[in-house]
Amino acid sequence: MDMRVKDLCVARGGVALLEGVSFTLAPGQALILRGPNGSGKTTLLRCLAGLQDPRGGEIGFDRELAAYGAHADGLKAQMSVTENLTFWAAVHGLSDIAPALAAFDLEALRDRQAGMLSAGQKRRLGLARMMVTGRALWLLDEPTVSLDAASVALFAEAVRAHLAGGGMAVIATHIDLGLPEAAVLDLGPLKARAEMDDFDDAFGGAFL
Ligand SMILES: Nc1ncnc2c1ncn2[C@@H]1O[C@H](COP(=O)(O)OP(=O)(O)OP(=O)(O)O)[C@@H](O)[C@H]1O
Repeated sequence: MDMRVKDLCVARGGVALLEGVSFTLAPGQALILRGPNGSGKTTLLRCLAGLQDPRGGEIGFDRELAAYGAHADGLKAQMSVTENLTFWAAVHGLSDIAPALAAFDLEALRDRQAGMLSAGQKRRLGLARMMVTGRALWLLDEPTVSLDAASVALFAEAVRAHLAGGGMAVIATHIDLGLPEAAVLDLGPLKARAEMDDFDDAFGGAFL
Protein backbone atom coordinates (compact mmCIF):
# COMPACT_ATOMS: atom_id res chain seq x y z
CA MET A 1 0.00 0.00 0.00
CA ASP A 2 1.41 3.39 -0.99
CA MET A 3 1.69 6.24 1.48
CA ARG A 4 0.18 9.36 -0.03
CA VAL A 5 0.62 12.78 1.50
CA LYS A 6 -1.13 15.63 -0.21
CA ASP A 7 -0.88 19.37 0.39
CA LEU A 8 -0.18 18.92 4.08
CA CYS A 9 0.03 21.97 6.34
CA VAL A 10 1.59 21.43 9.76
CA ALA A 11 1.72 23.75 12.74
CA ARG A 12 3.33 23.76 16.19
CA GLY A 13 2.25 25.85 19.12
CA GLY A 14 -0.41 27.47 16.93
CA VAL A 15 2.12 28.65 14.35
CA ALA A 16 2.02 27.22 10.83
CA LEU A 17 5.44 25.84 9.89
CA LEU A 18 5.03 24.03 6.58
CA GLU A 19 2.48 24.10 3.79
CA GLY A 20 2.08 22.27 0.52
CA VAL A 21 3.90 19.12 1.68
CA SER A 22 3.11 16.40 -0.86
CA PHE A 23 4.80 13.10 -1.63
CA THR A 24 4.05 9.48 -2.41
CA LEU A 25 6.02 6.57 -1.04
CA ALA A 26 5.65 3.06 -2.41
CA PRO A 27 6.67 -0.14 -0.61
CA GLY A 28 10.45 -0.44 -0.79
CA GLN A 29 11.04 3.31 -0.86
CA ALA A 30 12.55 5.76 1.63
CA LEU A 31 12.27 9.52 1.90
CA ILE A 32 14.87 11.72 3.58
CA LEU A 33 13.60 14.95 5.13
CA ARG A 34 16.04 17.83 5.05
CA GLY A 35 15.77 21.35 6.31
CA PRO A 36 17.45 23.72 8.76
CA ASN A 37 16.94 23.57 12.54
CA GLY A 38 13.39 24.55 13.41
CA SER A 39 12.06 24.06 9.88
CA GLY A 40 9.48 21.51 11.01
CA LYS A 41 10.97 18.06 10.37
CA THR A 42 10.00 16.71 13.80
CA THR A 43 6.57 18.32 13.54
CA LEU A 44 5.95 16.72 10.16
CA LEU A 45 7.02 13.31 11.51
CA ARG A 46 4.70 13.74 14.51
CA CYS A 47 1.80 14.38 12.12
CA LEU A 48 2.68 11.34 10.02
CA ALA A 49 2.86 9.24 13.20
CA GLY A 50 -0.58 10.44 14.30
CA LEU A 51 0.74 12.20 17.41
CA GLN A 52 -0.77 15.50 16.27
CA ASP A 53 -3.25 16.49 13.62
CA PRO A 54 -2.16 18.41 10.56
CA ARG A 55 -3.75 21.82 10.05
CA GLY A 56 -4.76 20.86 6.52
CA GLY A 57 -4.20 18.39 3.71
CA GLU A 58 -4.42 14.63 3.60
CA ILE A 59 -2.40 11.68 4.84
CA GLY A 60 -3.42 8.60 2.87
CA PHE A 61 -1.98 5.86 5.03
CA ASP A 62 -3.08 3.74 7.96
CA ARG A 63 -1.16 5.27 10.85
CA GLU A 64 -1.41 1.95 12.67
CA LEU A 65 1.21 0.71 10.22
CA ALA A 66 3.75 3.28 11.40
CA ALA A 67 6.47 2.99 14.06
CA TYR A 68 7.90 6.28 15.30
CA GLY A 69 11.47 6.60 16.56
CA ALA A 70 11.74 10.00 18.21
CA HIS A 71 14.76 11.86 19.57
CA ALA A 72 14.27 10.07 22.90
CA ASP A 73 14.87 6.35 22.65
CA GLY A 74 11.92 5.36 24.87
CA LEU A 75 13.86 2.63 26.63
CA LYS A 76 13.13 1.11 30.03
CA ALA A 77 16.34 1.84 31.96
CA GLN A 78 15.90 -0.95 34.54
CA MET A 79 15.32 -3.61 31.92
CA SER A 80 18.05 -5.42 29.98
CA VAL A 81 18.57 -5.08 26.25
CA THR A 82 16.84 -8.43 25.73
CA GLU A 83 13.95 -7.50 28.02
CA ASN A 84 13.42 -4.17 26.26
CA LEU A 85 13.25 -5.78 22.84
CA THR A 86 11.14 -8.71 24.04
CA PHE A 87 8.71 -6.27 25.65
CA TRP A 88 8.32 -4.20 22.48
CA ALA A 89 8.03 -7.27 20.29
CA ALA A 90 5.26 -8.61 22.57
CA VAL A 91 3.41 -5.27 22.40
CA HIS A 92 3.26 -5.82 18.65
CA GLY A 93 2.38 -9.50 18.90
CA LEU A 94 5.87 -10.69 17.92
CA SER A 95 8.57 -12.63 19.72
CA ASP A 96 11.71 -13.04 17.59
CA ILE A 97 14.28 -10.44 18.62
CA ALA A 98 17.37 -12.25 17.27
CA PRO A 99 17.47 -10.41 13.90
CA ALA A 100 17.25 -7.04 15.67
CA LEU A 101 20.05 -7.95 18.11
CA ALA A 102 22.23 -9.03 15.20
CA ALA A 103 21.44 -6.08 12.95
CA PHE A 104 22.54 -3.56 15.58
CA ASP A 105 25.43 -5.57 17.02
CA LEU A 106 23.75 -5.91 20.41
CA GLU A 107 24.35 -9.59 21.11
CA ALA A 108 27.28 -9.01 23.48
CA LEU A 109 25.17 -6.44 25.35
CA ARG A 110 22.01 -8.48 25.56
CA ASP A 111 22.04 -8.86 29.37
CA ARG A 112 23.10 -5.30 30.17
CA GLN A 113 20.56 -2.91 31.66
CA ALA A 114 19.51 -0.28 29.15
CA GLY A 115 20.29 2.44 31.68
CA MET A 116 23.94 1.32 31.74
CA LEU A 117 24.46 1.57 27.98
CA SER A 118 26.51 4.32 26.37
CA ALA A 119 24.67 6.95 24.34
CA GLY A 120 25.47 5.24 21.04
CA GLN A 121 24.54 1.80 22.40
CA LYS A 122 21.23 3.20 23.64
CA ARG A 123 20.58 4.63 20.23
CA ARG A 124 21.32 1.26 18.61
CA LEU A 125 18.83 -0.37 20.97
CA GLY A 126 16.27 2.34 20.19
CA LEU A 127 16.67 1.61 16.48
CA ALA A 128 16.56 -2.15 17.02
CA ARG A 129 13.16 -1.48 18.60
CA MET A 130 11.86 -0.43 15.16
CA MET A 131 12.68 -3.88 13.81
CA VAL A 132 10.71 -5.78 16.46
CA THR A 133 7.53 -3.78 15.84
CA GLY A 134 7.06 -5.49 12.50
CA ARG A 135 5.55 -2.25 11.22
CA ALA A 136 5.79 -1.32 7.57
CA LEU A 137 6.59 2.38 7.93
CA TRP A 138 9.52 3.61 10.00
CA LEU A 139 9.37 7.28 10.92
CA LEU A 140 12.78 8.23 12.27
CA ASP A 141 13.92 11.53 13.74
CA GLU A 142 17.68 12.07 13.58
CA PRO A 143 18.33 8.33 14.01
CA THR A 144 22.11 8.58 13.80
CA VAL A 145 22.70 10.99 16.69
CA SER A 146 25.47 9.49 18.92
CA LEU A 147 26.26 6.72 16.41
CA ASP A 148 29.84 6.11 15.26
CA ALA A 149 30.59 5.50 11.58
CA ALA A 150 30.30 1.71 11.89
CA SER A 151 26.90 2.02 13.58
CA VAL A 152 25.66 4.46 10.92
CA ALA A 153 26.57 1.78 8.37
CA LEU A 154 24.65 -0.85 10.40
CA PHE A 155 21.68 1.48 10.45
CA ALA A 156 21.82 2.00 6.67
CA GLU A 157 21.96 -1.78 6.19
CA ALA A 158 18.95 -2.27 8.47
CA VAL A 159 16.95 0.32 6.55
CA ARG A 160 17.94 -1.27 3.26
CA ALA A 161 16.82 -4.71 4.50
CA HIS A 162 13.54 -3.19 5.70
CA LEU A 163 12.95 -1.64 2.27
CA ALA A 164 13.91 -4.88 0.52
CA GLY A 165 11.15 -6.58 2.54
CA GLY A 166 8.57 -4.11 1.22
CA GLY A 167 8.89 -1.63 4.09
CA MET A 168 9.02 2.15 3.88
CA ALA A 169 10.91 4.82 5.82
CA VAL A 170 10.72 8.57 6.31
CA ILE A 171 13.89 9.83 7.96
CA ALA A 172 14.76 13.32 9.17
CA THR A 173 18.52 13.77 9.18
CA HIS A 174 21.28 16.31 8.71
CA ILE A 175 23.90 13.76 7.70
CA ASP A 176 24.54 11.56 4.70
CA LEU A 177 23.09 8.17 5.69
CA GLY A 178 24.64 6.28 2.82
CA LEU A 179 21.25 5.63 1.23
CA PRO A 180 21.69 7.20 -2.21
CA GLU A 181 18.59 5.40 -3.47
CA ALA A 182 16.35 7.36 -1.08
CA ALA A 183 14.37 10.34 -2.34
CA VAL A 184 15.02 13.68 -0.63
CA LEU A 185 12.41 16.24 0.37
CA ASP A 186 13.87 19.65 1.18
CA LEU A 187 11.46 21.40 3.54
CA GLY A 188 13.12 24.82 3.10
CA PRO A 189 10.91 25.92 0.19
CA LEU A 190 7.78 24.64 1.97
CA LYS A 191 8.06 27.09 4.85
CA ALA A 192 4.61 28.47 5.65
CA ARG A 193 3.92 32.13 5.07
CA ALA A 194 3.34 33.84 8.44
CA GLU A 195 -0.33 34.64 8.90
CA MET A 196 -1.95 36.85 11.50
CA ASP A 197 -4.15 33.86 12.46
CA ASP A 198 -1.03 32.10 13.65
CA PHE A 199 -0.12 34.94 15.96
CA ASP A 200 -3.71 35.01 17.24
CA ASP A 201 -3.54 31.29 17.95
CA ALA A 202 -0.13 31.48 19.58
CA PHE A 203 -0.60 34.58 21.68
CA GLY A 204 -4.36 34.78 22.13
CA GLY A 205 -4.49 38.11 20.34
CA ALA A 206 -2.43 39.75 23.09
CA PHE A 207 -0.67 42.00 20.61
CA LEU A 208 -3.77 43.10 18.76
N1 LIG B 1 5.78 22.34 21.90
C1 LIG B 1 6.04 23.37 21.10
N2 LIG B 1 5.34 24.52 21.19
C2 LIG B 1 5.59 25.57 20.40
N3 LIG B 1 6.53 25.55 19.44
C3 LIG B 1 7.28 24.45 19.32
C4 LIG B 1 7.07 23.30 20.13
N4 LIG B 1 7.96 22.36 19.76
C5 LIG B 1 8.67 22.89 18.76
N5 LIG B 1 8.28 24.15 18.49
C6 LIG B 1 8.81 25.04 17.46
O1 LIG B 1 8.38 24.55 16.20
C7 LIG B 1 9.39 24.78 15.22
C8 LIG B 1 9.69 23.50 14.46
O2 LIG B 1 10.29 22.58 15.34
P1 LIG B 1 10.72 21.12 14.86
O3 LIG B 1 11.22 20.42 16.07
O4 LIG B 1 9.61 20.52 14.10
O5 LIG B 1 11.90 21.47 13.84
P2 LIG B 1 13.05 20.54 13.22
O6 LIG B 1 13.13 20.86 11.76
O7 LIG B 1 12.81 19.13 13.61
O8 LIG B 1 14.34 21.10 13.96
P3 LIG B 1 15.77 20.43 14.32
O9 LIG B 1 16.52 20.27 13.03
O10 LIG B 1 16.39 21.47 15.22
O11 LIG B 1 15.50 19.12 15.04
C9 LIG B 1 10.59 25.38 15.95
O12 LIG B 1 10.60 26.77 15.75
C10 LIG B 1 10.32 25.04 17.40
O13 LIG B 1 10.88 26.03 18.25
